[in-house]
Amino acid sequence: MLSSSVVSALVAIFVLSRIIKFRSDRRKVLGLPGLRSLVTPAHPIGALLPTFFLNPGLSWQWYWRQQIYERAGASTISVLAWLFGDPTIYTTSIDVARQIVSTRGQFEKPPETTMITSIWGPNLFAADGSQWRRHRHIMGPAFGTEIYTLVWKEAAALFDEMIEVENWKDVSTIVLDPVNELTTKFALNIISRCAFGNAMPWRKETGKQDTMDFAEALAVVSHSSIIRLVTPQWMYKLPIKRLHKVNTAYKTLETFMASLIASRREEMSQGVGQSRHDLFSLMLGTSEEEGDAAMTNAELSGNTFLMLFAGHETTARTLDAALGFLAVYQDVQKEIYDEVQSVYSEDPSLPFSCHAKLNKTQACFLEAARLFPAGFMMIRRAAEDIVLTTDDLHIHDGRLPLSKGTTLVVDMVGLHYNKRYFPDPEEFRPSRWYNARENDMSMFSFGSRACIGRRFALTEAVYFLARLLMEWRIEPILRDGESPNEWRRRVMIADVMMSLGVGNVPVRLVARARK
Ligand code: HEM
Repeated sequence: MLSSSVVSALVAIFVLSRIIKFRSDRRKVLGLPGLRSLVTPAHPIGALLPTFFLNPGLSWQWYWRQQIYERAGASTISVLAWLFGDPTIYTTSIDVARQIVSTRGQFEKPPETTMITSIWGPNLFAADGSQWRRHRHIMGPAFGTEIYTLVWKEAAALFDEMIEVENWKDVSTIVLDPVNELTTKFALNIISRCAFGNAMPWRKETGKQDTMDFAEALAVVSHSSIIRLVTPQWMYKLPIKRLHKVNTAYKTLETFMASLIASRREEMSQGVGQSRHDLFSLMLGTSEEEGDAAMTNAELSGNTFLMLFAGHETTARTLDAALGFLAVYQDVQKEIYDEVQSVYSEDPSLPFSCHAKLNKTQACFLEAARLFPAGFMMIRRAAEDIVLTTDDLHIHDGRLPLSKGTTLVVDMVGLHYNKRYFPDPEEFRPSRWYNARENDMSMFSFGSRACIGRRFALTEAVYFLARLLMEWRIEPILRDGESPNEWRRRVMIADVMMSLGVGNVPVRLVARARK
């Protein structure tokens, strides 16, 4: 047994070492004011524990979004921990964000923050420097009018199928409690159709309930990345049902991807397959023209799955938020419905060319993405000693010298609630985004490394919202005696997973009178 004096000495050494760590961390960030806690938000201990006054956790950016920066009197702050975690700079400034996410080589993505995306192979999101340029050069051309036309067409077909299968044609009220299941199913199906031409049926065929089909495998995989990352192979042999399910899902998708790559390569070598317009085929086509720089099978797989996962949860979660806000803000819903109706009256078949006319509908999605930015953190590490220019001129005259290795986070929640850019930030006000230019759509990041799928997401979301609003009015499902604003305070709360989104959104769709 350790004597009490030894224990006291150990405690004293620990406390002293922590004080020294804290003082040294504070020097590293030049005494920049900000958040002080026991553990940093991204440290595994901090990330696992919920947000409370001693632990910011992963949700602090949502719950403490304004007060931390206001208290610090700065838009770029430091986050320091007394016990565990490296000092980190957080910013809500667009100017600082642009410097951090620039692709000029001064900042890199820390590999430990992107490895979850690399389970399937090297990819655009995880790459840096010349490798990033190579991936983007090959994938860029796939994101053009051809793919957006396909997204629109597939969204129309899927919407029709949904109404048919769900039997919603002549129903006056539809209860969606929550709406999240519908949007996830829709977005997953669209990305599957448009990423590699695989249309999944809206409802699983009866009689096949015991087997895992592609749709289920996708759903399981998209919710089990962390389990996959931390579970050693031998554990899958243990009699744990959940792990078997995860393993089967991964095997199903691996087999699918291997045969997809083989069959599309075969088609290409025989000069057929040009009629395919999905992302995979377009990417493979460009890649094959690159000679030695062509993508390997691992890279093709890595990038296809990246698009699959980056491209459905983000869109679905933003749609949940948009529907929730439309339910509360009936006046905004009316304004957007009027736009949709006028576009419909010109051409009820709603061809792709209508997309450009649905400017307010698009703005509604963008405003939802501002209030619930799915990509809620952009993490970078300084690859060299560098001086950042901040807007906080009262701190070090707006100059922030940082040494190589410093971690920086663009706080996308804080930035999108920053009053300097968005007056009355808590208000759902789509008009902020009427006629917005792509470069100003901050929720998709900035500059040449901005989201490659933004137009894909906007195309899908605009079609979905337009059709939905044309058919139905959206209402919140209120509890007894609850007002819509109280519903908003109860329901419209962030839920942080791989992405940020709103939790369960209970809404009712009420059929509009047909004219
Ligand atoms: C509402 C929907 C979406 C939002 C809010 C969103 C947001 C973002 C953000 C903020 C980034 C930058 C991340 C960083 O640099 O750390 C990003 C990158 C990326 N996004 Fe999206 N995204 C959305 C939809 C999509 C879709 C539909 C796809 C694909 C079909 C997609 C594919 C990607 C890819 C591949 C990257 C990495 C780009 C690169 O590093 O060059 N995203 N997205």
